[in-house]
Parts: sequence; C-alpha cells; structure tokens
Amino acid sequence: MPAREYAVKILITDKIVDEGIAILEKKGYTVDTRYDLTPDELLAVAPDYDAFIVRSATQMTAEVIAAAKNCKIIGRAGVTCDNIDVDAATACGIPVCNVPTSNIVSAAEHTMALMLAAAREVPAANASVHEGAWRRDAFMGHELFEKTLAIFGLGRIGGLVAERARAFGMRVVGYDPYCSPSRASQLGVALYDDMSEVLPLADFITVHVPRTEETYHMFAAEQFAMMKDGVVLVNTARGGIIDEAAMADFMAAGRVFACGVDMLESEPAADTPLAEFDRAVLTPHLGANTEEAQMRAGVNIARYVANGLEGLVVPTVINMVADDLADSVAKYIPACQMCGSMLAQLGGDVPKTLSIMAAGPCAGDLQVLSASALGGVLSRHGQASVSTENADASARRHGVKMDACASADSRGYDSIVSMEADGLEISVTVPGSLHEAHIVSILRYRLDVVPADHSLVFLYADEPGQIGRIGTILGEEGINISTMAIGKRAGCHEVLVFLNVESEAPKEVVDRVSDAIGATRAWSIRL
Ligand SMILES: NC(=O)C1=CN([C@@H]2O[C@H](COP(=O)(O)OP(=O)(O)OC[C@H]3O[C@@H](n4cnc5c(N)ncnc54)[C@H](O)[C@@H]3O)[C@@H](O)[C@H]2O)C=CC1
Ligand SMILES: O=C(O)C(=O)COP(=O)(O)O
Repeated sequence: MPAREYAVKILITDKIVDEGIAILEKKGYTVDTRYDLTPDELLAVAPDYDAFIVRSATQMTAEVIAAAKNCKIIGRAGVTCDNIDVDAATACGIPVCNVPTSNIVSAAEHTMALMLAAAREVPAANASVHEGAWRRDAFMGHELFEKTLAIFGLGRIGGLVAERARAFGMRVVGYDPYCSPSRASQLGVALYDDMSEVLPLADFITVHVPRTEETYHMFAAEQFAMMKDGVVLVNTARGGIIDEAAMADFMAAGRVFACGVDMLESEPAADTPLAEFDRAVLTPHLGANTEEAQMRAGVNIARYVANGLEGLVVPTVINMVADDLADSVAKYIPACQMCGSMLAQLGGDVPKTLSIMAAGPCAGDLQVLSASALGGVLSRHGQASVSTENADASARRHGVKMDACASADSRGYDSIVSMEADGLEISVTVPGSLHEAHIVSILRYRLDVVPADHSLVFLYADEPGQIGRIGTILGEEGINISTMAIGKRAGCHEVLVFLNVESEAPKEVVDRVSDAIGATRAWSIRL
C-alpha cells in the first residue's frame, strides 16, 4: 500500500458485515459507520470522506456527491445502484462499483418463497393458527407443478428463478428484449418478443427487470386485463414496476389470486393499497437479507473499495471516469479489465502478445480498450493502473507486444470486444445500459456468462454425467455453484464448462474434479 500522509476515511451509511469493516480497518483506513444519518447530516459530513459504502437506503444524490470533494470511490454493497446518482459521480470522475452477484441467489430464493407463500396463503393461514383458529377449508391453494411461469427480465436473478421453477416442474416462458435466444434456451425458457403474448399464458408472473423509465408501471391496468383469472404475481425487483393501485383493483375483483411483493413503490412503505389483502404477501425489501448474501456483499465491496483507494483494478466499476468518453466505449473499460485479468489467469504468465479487436460503437476508442485490457492483464502481475498515457510504456516494460483494430463484424451484438493473449481468446459484450459484461466466447467456445468473483473453468470430453460429477464433488467440498454455462465449439468433441462459485475452490478440489471428469484443462479464476 502506498505511504499516506493523512488518515484515509471511509464512511459506511448502511449496515454491512463486520468482516467487511475489518478488511478496511486492517489496511489502516479510518472507518466510520453511521447508519442513522439524515440526508442533511450526510451532506454535512460528505466532504470528510475518501470513500463511501452504501446499500439501498442511502440516497447518494448529486448534491451529496458534489459535496464529497475528497471522494475517490463509492461502493454499493449489493446489486442495484439506483440510489446513487451515477451520472453525477461520473461527472465528478468518481468510480461507482457494486457486487453484482452477491445477493442474486438470495433474491431468487426469496422470489420462490413469496411465490409459494402466495400460492398457498401461508401468511394468512399462519396468522389464523396463531390466533387460535383451525380453519382448514379457508385456505385452498394452488400447485406450482405443471403451471406456466412467466419471467419478465431474464438477467442474473430471472435466470436463477427459471432454474428453480423448472425444478418445481413449471413450464417457463419469458419476456426480455435484451436476452439472447441461446441464453433463453440454455435456461429452458420459451422466449417471446411481445409482452402481450406472454401475459395471457401465465398462471404465475415474476418480475426481474431494473426500474427504468421503460419499466415503470410496465404492469398497469391494461396488462392486468390481459392476464389469466387467478394469476399469482411476484415482485422482488423494484417498486413501481407493478402499478400497486391497479393490482389492488384486480385483487379486489378476484382476478388476481394472490401476490408476493418485496419491493413497494415508496420505501419505507408507509401505506400501500395492497396492505388490505390477506393474500398480498408483503416483505420489507428482504431479498438480500441473508447471512450468506450479506457476507459476500460486505466482504467484496470492502475489497473493491480498498482496491479503488489503492489504484488497483476494481472489477465492477459501473461508470466511466473520463469526462469526454462516450458511454458506448466507457462501459467497456471494466469489461476489458476483467477480460484482461481472466486472460492472464488462463495463460498463467504475462503474455508476449495481446491483440484487441473491437466491433460496433465501442470501437470508437481502441486506445482506451487496449489500455484497459492491458491493465487487467498486468493487474495479475503487480501493475494495475494502466492508462492511455502509460499503456505503451507499460507494455514495453512487461514485454507485451500489443495491437488493436476495429472490425466490421460485431457477430450480431451491438458491440463486441475480442481479445487474444498468446493465442488464448475471450470475447465480451456489454448489452444495454446495465454495464454488465457478458463473456460470449472463451478459447473460441461460445457461451453466455457473467463472471462472478470466483469461477472454475474445465475443458473435457462431452459425455453424459459429467456435470453431475462436477456438482457432486463441489457439493461434497462445500462449494456452492451459483451459475453455470456450457460452451461449445464447432467441430470439437470437447466442451468448456464455466461455473460461477460462491467461494474459492482450493487446488486439491479443482484437481479432484479434473480427475473425475478427465478434464484436459482446468482453471480457477478470481476477479
Ligand atoms: N429484492 C432485493 O433485495 C433485490 C432486488 N434486486 C432487483 O432485481 C432485479 C433484477 O436484478 P438482476 O437480475 O441482478 O438484474 P440484471 O441486470 O441481471 O437483469 C435484468 C434483466 O432485465 C432485462 N430487461 C431490462 N429492461 C427490460 C424490459 N423493459 N422488459 C423486459 N426485460 C428487461 C435485462 O435485459 C436483463 O436481462 C433488479 O430490479 C434489481 O434491482 C436485485 C437484488 C436484490
Ligand atoms: O442489491 C440490490 O439491488 C438490493 O435491492 C438489495 O438491497 P440492500 O442491499 O438489501 O439494501
């Protein structure tokens, strides 16, 4: 860590785990936890801090960000940064980072909990027993089995919900204009490109889209009118996506059987028209409230914020930091850093060559993409802060021969960056405005994966039972798989499996899996 002349101060305004705070304190930072600040108090203390860590309750407004004159990084100990004025942070040159996979399993499990609770009226039945009643006939629910679930938003959480719903024997249909057909088919979801076609099919509907101008009141009276009678709706995404007043009207009319809602339009929710219905199962934004999710979120955001303060790669920066950079390029900075870091880990050494090929609007600034990729590569070898100014010198110093070119073939994506280090290839695309990097090819195996902090990659002969063997061994070793993608390569009998895992797998475990499946190559990757 560089020598510091003054105490670097970090303000944490929403509760994170003690283990995260300990990481920062161990590095010598002064950490203040102030979970009770009013907006005015936050504004008053903002100039004193070098970094901020928040969850969803703190509003990091443009005013607070402008007041935070010493701020070098803002960390969100969770997924969604809609409580942070990211544009204001960008304008001030402040990176904003999050932990985009920390709580997705918890949110998906909470979705299933609400779906089941709503379908079987668990809260009302529970309340009646607590009141001393025994009314078995009053509660007649519905099975999930062989019902149609419509998922709106097939991103990280929507995808995990699809997998879980299929385990319940549900038919899964989906609507997500930004989801590729290959991802949908990998998830076993029949993808539709018109929302009005999906609504009449569904017995259950669950929402996993971000709250944007486009998704605000995406479910209003007009959409409720298209739904089947007796539908069950679940919203663990964001308040305001479902029009609560319209849903209350359709519940009152008996058209909606029940709903499960974790996210209400105004939070904390003083009053919602849904509160009058026993069959409205309401929870106070608990999607991420598990020991496991909070441990991941708190520990990893602490690491990323420390990285940011130390000038190291922060893999999940969601905004650009250069003033005059178009968003179409800026969002590829963390993506290229991440791929660079992965390439360095796949190759195991500083590569002798690093080639970047970009297609689409992101190709507007090849220098920035190259510097970011090199920064990622060198971050595994002691140098992270590569900028366009020092990229050539850094490459020379480390003996990396670099080239970059634009291509006209974006392979059906809006933009794509392919990079090759000593012949090892990775391609990445960042769809929409979500700033989430999807790896769409590794070593020329095509797949679609959003890498997590820890992942495992195996190359092996494509035979039945291999995935089961991997899952069994990792399960025995206590390593939870959060997501999995299988990559195929034309004319190749081997497949590549990419597993996002929730904790680092020790070498012995990777070796055990490799032996069991006869892997020809195996890597444990850490971002
Ligand atoms: N209840 C809780 O505590 C938590 C809630 N969340 C919320 O869950 C939601 C999903 O989060 P992630 O899966 O991590 O996000 P994600 O970014 O991985 O996925 C969102 C998906 O929505 C799709 N989408 C965007 N606009 C759409 C539209 N108009 N129609 C249909 N699909 C659209 C995108 O293409 C993407 O696939 C977000 O609203 C997030 O804020 C996330 C974590 C915890
Ligand atoms: O990560 C998210 O998007 C969430 O909604 C979780 O929010 P929280 O960290 O629990 O305040």
